[in-house]
Amino acid sequence: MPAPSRRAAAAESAPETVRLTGVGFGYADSPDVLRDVNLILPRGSFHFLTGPSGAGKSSLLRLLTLAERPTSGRIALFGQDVTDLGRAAAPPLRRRMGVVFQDFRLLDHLDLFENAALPLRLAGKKRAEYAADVEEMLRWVGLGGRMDARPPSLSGGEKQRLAIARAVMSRPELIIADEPTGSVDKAMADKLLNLFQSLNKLGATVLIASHDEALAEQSGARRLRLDRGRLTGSAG
Ligand SMILES: Nc1ncnc2c1ncn2[C@@H]1O[C@H](COP(=O)(O)OP(=O)(O)OP(=O)(O)O)[C@@H](O)[C@H]1O
Repeated sequence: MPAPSRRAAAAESAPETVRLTGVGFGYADSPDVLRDVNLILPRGSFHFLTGPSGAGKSSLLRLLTLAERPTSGRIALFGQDVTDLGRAAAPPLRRRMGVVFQDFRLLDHLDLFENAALPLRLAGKKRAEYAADVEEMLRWVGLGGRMDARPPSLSGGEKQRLAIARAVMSRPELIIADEPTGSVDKAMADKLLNLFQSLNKLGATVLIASHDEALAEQSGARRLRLDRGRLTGSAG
């Protein structure tokens, strides 16, 4: 794994990175996607979230990334209650997270280097400060020879690797990844798992949603399971 460019600013954070208390959530046409979910992710913990398709995994992650608000219960992130957080208050909290979206959400008009560097640029860093780290990370995920390319020219697996590089580039305190190894082969999945484990050892709290039970087992991480909107498994 590339050398840390800076340490997670976790020192002054709460002991729990995530706390969900009695959380319910739904959409207009599926009102009970999540039901009475209670979850604590201690700072520095590593959890895998599994469950059948449609169980509500992505919806739970959308609550944590502040893309949605719960219909009942309370959510706290980094020790701060975010249940009713307004739009304007979300970006500073989001900057403390690295998110790997299931659909990658890369910016097609930027090249690979610029995509990976985006969180650092948004954090106000200068290119000279981060260029070497970004290049090293892109080489590490096997994209070193394509830094000037744009996302539309990448394969699904390459897009996934770029999305992961971007998510972890700024050393976020909380890493949330939705199926981060769904488009890569076993060797790359192992390598990416190793990256998440290394970042976890450096202090990041990690939550990975995945269908890959074997990878979850291999990770040695704590297991959470969603089934029809209800959470089971170790949660602390
Ligand atoms: N934007 C949306 N509007 C309405 N219903 C939605 C929306 N997103 C998800 N749902 C519904 O919510 C339920 C849970 O979906 P979700 O994507 O959270 O499950 P998941 O466990 O992540 O599934 P998968 O493993 O297939 O990605 C499903 O019944 C789905 O149809």
